[in-house]
Amino acid sequence: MSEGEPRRSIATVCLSGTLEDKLAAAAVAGFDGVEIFENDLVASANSPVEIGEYCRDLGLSVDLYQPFRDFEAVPPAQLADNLRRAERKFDVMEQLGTDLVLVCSTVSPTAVDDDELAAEQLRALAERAAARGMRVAYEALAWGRFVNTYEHSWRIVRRADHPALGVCLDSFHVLSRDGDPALIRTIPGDKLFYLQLADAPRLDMDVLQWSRHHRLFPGQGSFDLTTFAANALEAGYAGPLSLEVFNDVFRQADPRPAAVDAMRSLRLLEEQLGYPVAEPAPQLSGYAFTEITADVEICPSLTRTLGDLGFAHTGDHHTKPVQRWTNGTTHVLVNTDVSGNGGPESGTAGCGAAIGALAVESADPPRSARRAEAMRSPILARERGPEEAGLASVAAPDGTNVFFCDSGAADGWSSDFRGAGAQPGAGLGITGIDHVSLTQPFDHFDEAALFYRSVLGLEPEEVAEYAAPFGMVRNRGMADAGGSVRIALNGTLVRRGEWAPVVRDPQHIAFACTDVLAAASALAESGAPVLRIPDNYYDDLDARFGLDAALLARLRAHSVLYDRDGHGEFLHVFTELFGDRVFFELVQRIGNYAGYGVGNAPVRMAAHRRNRMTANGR
Ligand SMILES: O=C(O)c1ccc(O)c(O)c1
Ligand SMILES: [Mg+2]
Repeated sequence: MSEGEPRRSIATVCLSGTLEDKLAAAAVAGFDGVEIFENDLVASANSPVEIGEYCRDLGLSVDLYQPFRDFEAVPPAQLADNLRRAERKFDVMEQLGTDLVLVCSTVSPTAVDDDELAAEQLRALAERAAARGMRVAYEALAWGRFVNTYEHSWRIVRRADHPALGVCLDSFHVLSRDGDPALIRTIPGDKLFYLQLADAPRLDMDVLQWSRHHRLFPGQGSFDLTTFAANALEAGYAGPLSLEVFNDVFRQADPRPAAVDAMRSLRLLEEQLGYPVAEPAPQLSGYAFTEITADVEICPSLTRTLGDLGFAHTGDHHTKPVQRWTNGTTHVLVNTDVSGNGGPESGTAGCGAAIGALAVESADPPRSARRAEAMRSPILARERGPEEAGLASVAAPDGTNVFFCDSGAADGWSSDFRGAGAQPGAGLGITGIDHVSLTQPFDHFDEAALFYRSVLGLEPEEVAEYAAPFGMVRNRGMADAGGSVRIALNGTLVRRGEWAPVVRDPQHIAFACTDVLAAASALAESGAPVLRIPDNYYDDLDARFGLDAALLARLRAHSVLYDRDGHGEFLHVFTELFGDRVFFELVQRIGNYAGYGVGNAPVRMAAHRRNRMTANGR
């Protein structure tokens, strides 16, 4: 923690593994403190004293012990037992070295709907806590039996009127119920004992299930955490910003990168709250290049198709087996070094080809690199030859390298390539890269969205879901303010089985094209491997849109797909696959069409599957 920044904590329940795994991961990611979840401690073979010492050795404070359940508003006979339970937990807290316990609002069938009684009993608890130098934070669970809003928990805390009793605000419980966070400002800051932050996607489901399975780190979901946290800070909250995220994926994931993801989310939130955690993301002006890694067996068909798409081979890297292919000002690099230097999933991973790198044009590449570092995406060490441009790059969660190039210096990175003077290709009306579509490994979808958002400053668009041949798929587009860098993230909604490995986690580069129908016709003439789209699709298109018969006939003849939204129209055509996952698309946006034609994706996937089965005899 440096000056001017808040303390950052994380609940152990966010992470996978044993308590010791979780604490180590939280410390390495740079958290200042933790909330220890009782179940994690109970399952540990280390005593509370040892865990407390371990935390301090790691530089972590134990900010909260939680949860203490079903305490308040019970018949008097039960109070004595509840207080006895509490004293035992105070013993544990003393040994851990924490002074704050979280009490969540009761769900007990024996509790009664009586605020006066709840206040009186919480007051008795606070009195016991105070006698031991401890404090109690009362949290309204969204599914609490009688107390399920923070306003209600605050009314009870105010009524109890004890200095050792305050409220714990949890953004999930407030925002899942459409609570008004503005009223947080009416609570005195010294009564806000703890602030738990969790985001979530908008889901129409039981709130307890939603909370226990689908919470997300801030910036990954749909909640307005900035306003929520800003209200607490304005009210004078002085404790840590603490993440409490129950999520089935994160709970299965390696806790070390998950803790870094958590830290990145907190830093993005802090930036939105006005803390000076990172320099603003420089303006982007497009893709400088994309790089495909391809096995030598795949490379010839891939580059032949680039030729069909109007690209010419304009250079070879000085020191690496990398070819540069150019159409106008659009560049694709083809790298046949498949050993992979990016992340665990880089290289081609047995798929024949993969998108290994994206390079964006930044108004200030050094600032982009500093921002990435501040957002906990370290600049990758690279071997650099004497003549090579010093491009900085970072690894996206799936291992894709993201390079920062200078938008001013035309092709500064191009000096890495021999063959200056070679004429770029032309034709087919390709004007640039419209978007790059990356299917994310199941565990990395939300992390990837947060990465591109925090590091590049891309804004996420709406999530679309569709039924595809191999399972439900979600799609989330992300773009910079000017729409010059678009990334479409795709992933399955539940962990996918193994039965359909023929087409693996597809990735593609979509080139912007001024006339897709003309381009598709030219591709057919040159014998390019255009993906054939079946007649059923065009019959359905006709039913849905009532298209002009001549247009429909041309779409059908050239396997061009079509979509329309309130803003315009979209024409697109795909190539077959190169290897098991990479292909190209040409897209034409007419008017202000804002999507990616995701409605057509299932048809494309089935076509790729048929195509692969025929090609491989599988
Ligand atoms: O799901 C729960 O039981 C639970 C426990 C403790 C919390 O702080 C919380 O927000 C939820
Ligand atoms: Mg909570």
